[in-house]
Amino acid sequence: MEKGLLYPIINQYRSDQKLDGLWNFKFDPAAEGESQGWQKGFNNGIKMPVPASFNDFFTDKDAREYTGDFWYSKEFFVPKYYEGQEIQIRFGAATHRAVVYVNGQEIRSHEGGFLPFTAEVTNTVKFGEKNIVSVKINNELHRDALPAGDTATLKNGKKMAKPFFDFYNYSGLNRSVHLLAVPKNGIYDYSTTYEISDHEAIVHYSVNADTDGDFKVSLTDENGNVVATSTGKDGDLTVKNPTLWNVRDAYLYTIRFELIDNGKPVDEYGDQIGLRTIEIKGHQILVNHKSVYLRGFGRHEDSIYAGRGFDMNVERRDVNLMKWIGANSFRSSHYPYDEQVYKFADREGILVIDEVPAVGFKMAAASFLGGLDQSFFDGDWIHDLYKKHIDQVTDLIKRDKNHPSVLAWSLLNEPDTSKKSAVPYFEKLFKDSANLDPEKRPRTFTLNEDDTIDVSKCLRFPDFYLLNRYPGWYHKWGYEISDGEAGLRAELDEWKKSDIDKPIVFSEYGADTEPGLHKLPSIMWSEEYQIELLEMFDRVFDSYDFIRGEQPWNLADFQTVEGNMRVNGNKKGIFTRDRQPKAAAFYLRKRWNKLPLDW
Ligand SMILES: CCCN1C[C@@H](O)[C@H](O)[C@@H](C(=O)O)C1
Repeated sequence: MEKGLLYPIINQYRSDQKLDGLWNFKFDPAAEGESQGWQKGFNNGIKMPVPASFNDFFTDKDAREYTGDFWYSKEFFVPKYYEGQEIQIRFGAATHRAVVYVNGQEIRSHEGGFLPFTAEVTNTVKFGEKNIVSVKINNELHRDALPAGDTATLKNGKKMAKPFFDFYNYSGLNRSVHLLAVPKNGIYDYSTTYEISDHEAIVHYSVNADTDGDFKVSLTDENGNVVATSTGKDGDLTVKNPTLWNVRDAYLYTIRFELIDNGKPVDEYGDQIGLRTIEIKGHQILVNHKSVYLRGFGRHEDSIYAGRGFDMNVERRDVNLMKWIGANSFRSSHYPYDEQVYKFADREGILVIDEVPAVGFKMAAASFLGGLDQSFFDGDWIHDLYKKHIDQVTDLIKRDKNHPSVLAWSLLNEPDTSKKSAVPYFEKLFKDSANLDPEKRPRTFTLNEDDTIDVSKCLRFPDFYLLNRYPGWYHKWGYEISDGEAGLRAELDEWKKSDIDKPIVFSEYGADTEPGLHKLPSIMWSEEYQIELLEMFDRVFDSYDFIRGEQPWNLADFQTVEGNMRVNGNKKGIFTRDRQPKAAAFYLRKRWNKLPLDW
């Protein structure tokens, strides 16, 4: 669990030097790195781009599929004038677990491949000289870790990832690495909550620093005009006639905290925030007391060459595609995305369902669809898993709590909730996470096809429901799709008859589609069939007023494990992996652009 996860900024008190670029890299299959002194750096590796996954750069299968320990190392310079400040190395993500060394000294370890962590190296670095940072990373999958899976050892002794999930186990330093110099005992966190009325908005803030100093706080509008000020660690900023942050109509204010110690300003942290409220009322999802209908996608951080490495160019294209098609939301399936993704969403007024990598908590998903028949939550791995799970929920909310775009927290994707043994786990998870978000935004998880209203034992926990349903693809497919529609309607009629008065969002549905495959009449994998499947779901959605969102799977084609059900990855994208439209993109654009943007 990290103390603070503020995004790095540069000002008169704070420096941020990115260590991105080429690092020395090598695999460590014999786990000999420490005994060979790699923690002090090494030069006999290959040059590896950071941020990026290592996998798709290689031309040989052993390297691409490598599972186990591997090392990165880089020389970095710490300027003399950093002396007197706290020196940190902040990793955006190291997938899935890391041990950090500086100048040969072990600094810290971290578990979880999709959230940032900071190595505090003030007393280890040499000022005015070159230093070495080495990171040992391990990408094995385990049932007591997130995302869940197994690691097999083949007869030739090589290890192999066996994911209980349907995305490729891209690994490495997938996000940027920052060398930071910040004030000692400076600002390490802040939070805001909002009250919105017709002509006024109140920002309740709280700011954290390791000192008893005082704070000067200001709020400026997009033209740089100061619209409110306050003092103190906790306080209110009242804005008359505010411009609210709305769906696809964003407006960002800048909040600025100045830390005053013994009458002298010693630190400052500024960030962009949006004045808005989020509520669930009956079957409605409300933003600024107005009902919103979610239109968007499940996504993946996935692109050619860099794998899961964050690529600003891809994100810019994806956001433009979502605006073009008329989307107003997405889910960060199935893991927290790079912080810059949420900044894009803040600026564009796109709502985010923010998801932790609690995916594969269902044995039937083991080696994807061919799995074992037992309840995941009966496993003896559950105790150790839970500690990692709540740790990552805590850090996800600590990292993303100040983004106006974050609508809700998805605490799991498709767990097995069909057995009573899941209930204690969910009771603890929803109790322990209840107060992590100062704004108390809704918490939810996605329900798999098996988790119907009469099967799932955990329906009382989520604040609204995310349904993943695949009639027309994984069952009742092709010419049988009419039975698929009938089955879907029958299930929703059960929901309608029940006393459940929470919104339902369809968070996954879709068809694998080979771009350019056309068939009349349609067949599965054709572009025509993908549209027919969407039309079926849309007919159903338009029949039930408690359905408050549609997020087809997936925005774009993405890489998965190889297998007899995947043709160079998952092809359910509405766009291809190189972000070009399939015919379904034009169908959805027509459907979604008929609706008002913030409807
Ligand atoms: C059946 C499991 C639900 N869903 C999970 C998602 O990660 C997969 O990519 C998707 C699919 O199979 O296309 C199915």
